[in-house]
Amino acid sequence: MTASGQYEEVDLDVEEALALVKEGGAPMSEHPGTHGVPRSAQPPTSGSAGEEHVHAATPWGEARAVAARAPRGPDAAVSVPLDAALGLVLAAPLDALTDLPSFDTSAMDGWAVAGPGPWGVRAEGVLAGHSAPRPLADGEAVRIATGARIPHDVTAVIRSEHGRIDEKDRLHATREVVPGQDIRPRGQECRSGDPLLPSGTLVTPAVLGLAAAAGYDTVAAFPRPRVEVLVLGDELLTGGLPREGLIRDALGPMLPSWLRALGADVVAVRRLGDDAEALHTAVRDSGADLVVTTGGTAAGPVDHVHPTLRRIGAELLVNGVGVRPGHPMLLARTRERQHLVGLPGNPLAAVSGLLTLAEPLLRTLAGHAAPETYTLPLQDTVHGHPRDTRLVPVVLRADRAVPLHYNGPAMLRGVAAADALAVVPPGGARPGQEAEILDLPWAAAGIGVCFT
Ligand SMILES: Nc1nc2c(c(=O)[nH]1)N[C@H]1C(S)=C(S)[C@@H](COP(=O)(O)OP(=O)(O)OC[C@H]3O[C@@H](n4cnc5c(N)ncnc54)[C@H](O)[C@@H]3O)O[C@H]1N2
Ligand code: MOO
Repeated sequence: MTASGQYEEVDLDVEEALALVKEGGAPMSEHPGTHGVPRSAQPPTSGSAGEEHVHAATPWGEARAVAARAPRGPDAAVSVPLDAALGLVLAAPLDALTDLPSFDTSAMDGWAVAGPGPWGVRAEGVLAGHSAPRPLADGEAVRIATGARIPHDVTAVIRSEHGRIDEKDRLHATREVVPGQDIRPRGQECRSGDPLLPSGTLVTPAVLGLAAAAGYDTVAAFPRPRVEVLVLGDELLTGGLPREGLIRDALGPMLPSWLRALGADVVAVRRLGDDAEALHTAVRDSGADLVVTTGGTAAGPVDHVHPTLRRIGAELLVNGVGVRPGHPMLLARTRERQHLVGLPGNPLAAVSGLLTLAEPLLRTLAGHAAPETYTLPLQDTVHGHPRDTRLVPVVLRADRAVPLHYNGPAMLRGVAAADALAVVPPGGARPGQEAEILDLPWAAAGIGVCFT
C-alpha cells in the first residue's frame, strides 16, 4: 500500500484505503485539509485557515482536549425558571434561601400533645398550610395533619394509630410517648444560607425539587449552547427512495436530536446544497455559538468548507484528526465566541466528528464536567488503523464490549444498533484487551438527554 508496505495487513474500507493512498504523498497545495500528509513531515496543527502550509492531523485525544478548551464568556450564566432548567448546569452554588423545614412540622397524622396524658382534645384541629395554631397547655391535645405547623409547647406527636379516645373524649397513648417524636424541627435539613449544592451541579429532577423547596423560582445556570446545522450536498433527498445518484440525507434527521442529547439548543437546520455563496452567507450571518456543517470537508470541487473558512478569516484549531472514520473533521474559531465544527459527509464519519469535536465543545459551553472515562475488554479482535485511533460501534454486555459489523465510514447500520463506541488504538486490539468506551447518549440515559 505504501513504499514501506506498513498498511498491508490491515482490513480497511475502500474509503479508508483510498485515504491512505492519498496519505502517501498528496501535495498540500491540492489539499488544504490535513489528511494526506505523513505525520513525520507535519508542522503544528493550528493556524489561520488562510495558510496553505502543511498541517498535521491532530491526535484524537488532543483534538478532544482542544475542543474542550473552548472559552465560555464571562457573562455566560443566566437566570432560568425552574421548569426550563432540567439538564442545565448550575452556574452558582445553590444556597438555602430558608430553613428547611421552615417551621416545626408534624411528621404524622395524629395528635400534638403537651405534657403527660391522658389529654383533653381540642375541638378544632390543625391542617397543613394553615396559620399558626394556638399554644397547647399541659394536658391538652389537638388533632394534627402531616405537614401542619406544631403549636408552641408541644411535647410530641402521637400517630393516629397509636392513640385511643375514651368515652369522655380523652386521648390515651397506646404506646410510650417519647418527647419530640414525629416532630420535624425547624432547620432539621438546613438553615437559611447553608450550601446545598455547589456550582457545576447538573440540574436533575431532584435538584429542581430541592431548589423549589429551598425557595427558588429561578436558578443561575449555563444556557444550552445555540447550534445551527448546515447540511451541504446537492445529492441529498429529504424524502422517498434514493434514485439516479441521489441519496437520502441521513444527517439532517440524525444530528439535531443527537446535538440536543449533547446539551445543545438547535436553533436551525438548513440544507444549502453545494452552494459556496450560500455557505459563506450562512456562516457569516449565523448568531449561533456553534455552527455544525456536514460534508464538504474534503478537497473535491464542491467541498466548500475550507475555502469558506479562509474567506471569513477563521482560525483553524483542529484541521483533520488522527481518527477513523472521520479524519477530515475540523474545528475552527469563526469569530469571538463562535466555533464551527466541520463534520465529514460520510455518516459514521460525521458521528465520529460529533463525538470527537462537538461533544467536548458543547460540554464546556454548557458547563458540564467531563464524564469519567472507563474501559471494557473487547470480546473480539478489532483491526486497527496503522497510525490513527479507530472508533468502532459496540454493544455493551455486563463485562465486555462486543464490536459490531457494518462500521464503515458510510454506514450507520452498526452504530444504530450500538450502545457505545469503542476507542481502538492504532494497530488494533486483541480479544480481551481493554478499550475506552464512549457511551452513546441514549444508552447512558443521562439527564442532559432531551430528544424532543
Ligand atoms: N481525495 C480524497 N478524497 C477523499 C478523502 C481524502 O482524504 N482524499 N477523504 C475521504 C473521507 S475519509 C471522507 S470522510 C470524505 C469526506 O468528504 P466530505 O466531508 O467532503 O463529504 P462529501 O464529499 O460531501 O460526502 C462524502 C460522502 O458522504 C455522503 N454524504 C454527504 N452528506 C450526507 C448526508 N447528509 N447524508 C448522507 N450521506 C451524506 C456523500 O454523498 C458522499 O458519499 O471524503 C473522502 N474523500
Ligand atoms: O472515510 Mo472518512 O474516514 O472520514 O469517513
